[in-house]
Amino acid sequence: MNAPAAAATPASQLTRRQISARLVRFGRPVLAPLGLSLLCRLAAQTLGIALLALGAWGVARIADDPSAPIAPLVWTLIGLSLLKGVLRYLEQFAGHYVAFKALTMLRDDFYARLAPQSPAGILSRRSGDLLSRATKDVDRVEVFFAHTLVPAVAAVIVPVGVLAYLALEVDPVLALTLAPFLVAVGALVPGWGRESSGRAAMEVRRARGDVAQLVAESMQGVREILAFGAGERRRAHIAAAGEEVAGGLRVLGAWTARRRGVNAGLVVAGLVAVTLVGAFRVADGALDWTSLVVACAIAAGAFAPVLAVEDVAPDLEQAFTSARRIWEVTDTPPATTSPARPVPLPDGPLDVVFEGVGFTYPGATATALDGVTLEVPAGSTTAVVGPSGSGKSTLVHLLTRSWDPSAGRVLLGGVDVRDLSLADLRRSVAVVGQSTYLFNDTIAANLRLARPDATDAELADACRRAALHDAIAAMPAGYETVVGEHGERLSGGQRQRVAIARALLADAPVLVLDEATSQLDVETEAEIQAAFAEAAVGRTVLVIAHRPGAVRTADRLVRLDAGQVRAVEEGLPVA
Ligand SMILES: Nc1ncnc2c1ncn2[C@@H]1O[C@H](COP(=O)(O)OP(=O)(O)OP(=O)(O)O)[C@@H](O)[C@H]1O
Repeated sequence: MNAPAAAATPASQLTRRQISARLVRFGRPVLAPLGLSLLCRLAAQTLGIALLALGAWGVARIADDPSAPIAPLVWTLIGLSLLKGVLRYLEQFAGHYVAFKALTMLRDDFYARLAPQSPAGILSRRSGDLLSRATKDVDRVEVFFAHTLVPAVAAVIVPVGVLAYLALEVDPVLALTLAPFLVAVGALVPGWGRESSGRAAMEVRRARGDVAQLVAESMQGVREILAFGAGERRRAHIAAAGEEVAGGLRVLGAWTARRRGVNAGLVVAGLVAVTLVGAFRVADGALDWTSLVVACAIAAGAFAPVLAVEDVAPDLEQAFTSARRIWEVTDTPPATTSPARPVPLPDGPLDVVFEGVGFTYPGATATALDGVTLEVPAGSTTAVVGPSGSGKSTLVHLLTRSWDPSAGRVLLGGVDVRDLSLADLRRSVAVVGQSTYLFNDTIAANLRLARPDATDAELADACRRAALHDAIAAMPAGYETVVGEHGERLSGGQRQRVAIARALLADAPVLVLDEATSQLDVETEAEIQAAFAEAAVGRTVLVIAHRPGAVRTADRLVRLDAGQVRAVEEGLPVA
């Protein structure tokens, strides 16, 4: 949902008018069906008022002259009612089309603008809250297009039309009598307590995000919660967040009740006022009584569209709040972007060079890397070892451009990684990390993440080289085995081997192994190391480990400490 002018203002500070304008700009593809929905609604509401007026006129006429023919009037009423039904159907149909289309557009846009922020952007956010924004908030913004814009516009046009008709065709005095009541019901009452409702709506959305976050975390951490008997405390946390949601909803509900009550009174008062003033006008001879009856029917009908404002106002408020919450996420610029004119990567093997690299994480005070220079010549293996927090993983983050260095350069094949297209860079560097995310899908689908067009034979070949094929072949469903959430149906070693097979399938010239075996038992580690040795052939490999002992073979060992290179040792294998 991009809009350069609006994006310059932080999402949280956008006014309702700016949000509406930005939403309408975003919703351009649905404006045509929205227009159709609006036309149908205007016609159906006008017909509804016409039906009331016609009915009232018919009653008045028969009261005047009981012998007047009634059949033509009845047939007209039936015909208009059917037409109104068809118009309502078309309005709803177009409205639902808009709803589904808007929902798809909003979700696509959310994901499209979130993905480039990853992983730096996404990992720094709370996943449950992010999920709440991607689902609940998107649903509420969809309401803006599907259920609020059309009624809000109709609520202005129909009453203006009714007042104009009354003034020009019936009696201007009656129009003037009715007007203040319509304005009060449609414009003043819905705005009553808007600030307080707005704050409560924001509070409800925030608290719902907290609940989603707490529930998501509680499910993911259920083992720890049970093991430490923290279930009660966790429940209390969730209940407290739920109470905040309820508190906000109570405020919203109280305002809705107040507004509805006042509006109900205003409608009755308006009708009484029109009837009384009309009665005086009839007594003065300025109006005949049939016209008064028709005017009262029209006045009664005119309240329906403006009363809808009260119904859509809270939805509109929530939609604005949700739009702000979505833009808070999607307006965040990605930490790194592709250059406008990317430099192509040279052909052949690629070396990796860190040249005087310095980096401090956003918001951190201590530097993670300080003047690091190290080299991984093409086709060789360099191991980087160092204690926890020494900056090893940061090297990987800078190589893959999760972030860019604050000083120095990272070169791939002699090209600054900032000058490469992100797609080229990510195609060229495959990373096997400490833990591997596996999707709740088949082994084959998880492997094809690296190469969607890989044949079954290529999958089997990669798995053979990662010492995984025999284990998969022994499973009843083989490569079609569904691995469960986070790959829970596979052992830790098998999961890592899937990661290695993926990296092999990706066939990237540069392979990074970031403490890829640190969580495995010694036996599995040995097997995985053998698979790495296989994977390393013909590639440039950067191995990250805590201890030199975790590295079996390397052409060079770099010792890192507190973000600085302390020693470089050539000519391993390491024992
Ligand atoms: N996202 C982050 N935001 C802020 N600081 C961070 C972030 N990630 C790492 N750091 C800090 O940067 C420094 C280097 O971290 P890094 O993860 O590179 O170390 P490491 O050597 O890989 O550690 P480990 O072996 O424990 O994985 C540490 O002081 C760490 O606290």
